[in-house]
Amino acid sequence: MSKLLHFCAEEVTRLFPPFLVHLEALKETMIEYSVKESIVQPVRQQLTVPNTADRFISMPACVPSRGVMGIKVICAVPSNKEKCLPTHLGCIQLYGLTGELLCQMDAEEITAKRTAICSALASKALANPDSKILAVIGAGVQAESHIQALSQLFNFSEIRVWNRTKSRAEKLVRELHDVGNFNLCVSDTVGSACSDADIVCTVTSSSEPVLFKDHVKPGAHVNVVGASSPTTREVGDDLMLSDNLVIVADCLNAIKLESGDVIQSGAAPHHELGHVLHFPLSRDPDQITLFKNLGLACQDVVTAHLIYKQYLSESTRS
Ligand SMILES: NC(=O)C1=CN([C@@H]2O[C@H](COP(=O)(O)OP(=O)(O)OC[C@H]3O[C@@H](n4cnc5c(N)ncnc54)[C@H](O)[C@@H]3O)[C@@H](O)[C@H]2O)C=CC1
Ligand SMILES: O=C([O-])C1=[NH+]CCC1
Repeated sequence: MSKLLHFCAEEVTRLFPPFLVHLEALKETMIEYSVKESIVQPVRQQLTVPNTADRFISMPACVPSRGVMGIKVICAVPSNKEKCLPTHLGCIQLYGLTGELLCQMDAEEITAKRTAICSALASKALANPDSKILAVIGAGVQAESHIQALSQLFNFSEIRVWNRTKSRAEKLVRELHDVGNFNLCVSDTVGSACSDADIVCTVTSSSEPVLFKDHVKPGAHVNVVGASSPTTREVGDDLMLSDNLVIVADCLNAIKLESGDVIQSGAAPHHELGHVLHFPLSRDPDQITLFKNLGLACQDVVTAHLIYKQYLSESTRS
């Protein structure tokens, strides 16, 4: 094997695709996964470290249309927050279809941005195009990437952040004060953050529901990003089981095995993201839509491939 090409976090940042290129690639990928069914991707394996909430997650996928396959290994360690360490650390290995290892790279920024782009794609397909108020429940890495991504697709007048520890929400709002032309503020309660919100994102490491039916106005769209194991929740049964709710998942096979909100409530997911991106959903304006964003390996492999291609184009130029 020739010398291993490794991109550290700083190199990943430098080689990262522009937002719209990334968005288009992930849109094509989700359609390819759900409609063309040409991507091979088993439901990932999650190993829980005994006596902790920490998970070691193995995520392989093969994307023949792009000539690559790969695997992300990601450690989700919520208790790292108290130690001021990243809570999601990982690495992606990218292979050619003949089996050669092309490169490996740090997965933190890829995980943050590809997840938010998928929520942004779902919001674009399902939310009111004239959405003005965004509520973000949680103030960690995903909160930041979701504010960055969604604010590029919607003309928000206000973005409200609620967090269990209020000072973290205040810090995020300070850090993002110049991201866009909207009022970015901290809310004292989940209810006040979501009041009249057109789009809600739950991006917490909570294991108990934080969002209930009363919080969400008719016609709103919700992206549920945390709670990707059978024992964790972000959404109450009253909302999950509401007659007025349409549930869209990135992967219907995975949601039934991984989403505590679906498994524990007994709710039935209705559609897959790739389908609603390809065949727009018509819905009653009062219906609430909920996108369960679990995260898929093909999103990581395609993003890693864009980064690798940027590296190759720079090296052939120099
Ligand atoms: N769907 C996907 O593809 C991905 C999902 N995630 C999940 O999204 C969630 C957020 O991830 P990050 O922002 O990277 O994590 P983070 O560690 O940066 O932030 C976690 C946030 O959750 C809040 N939180 C923790 N316990 C809580 C509780 N009991 N009640 C309310 N809030 C609580 C914290 O205050 C913090 O704001 C996690 O559950 C993570 O596993 C992360 C990466 C990808
Ligand atoms: O898709 C992903 O990378 C993850 N989903 C939940 C934790 C990490």
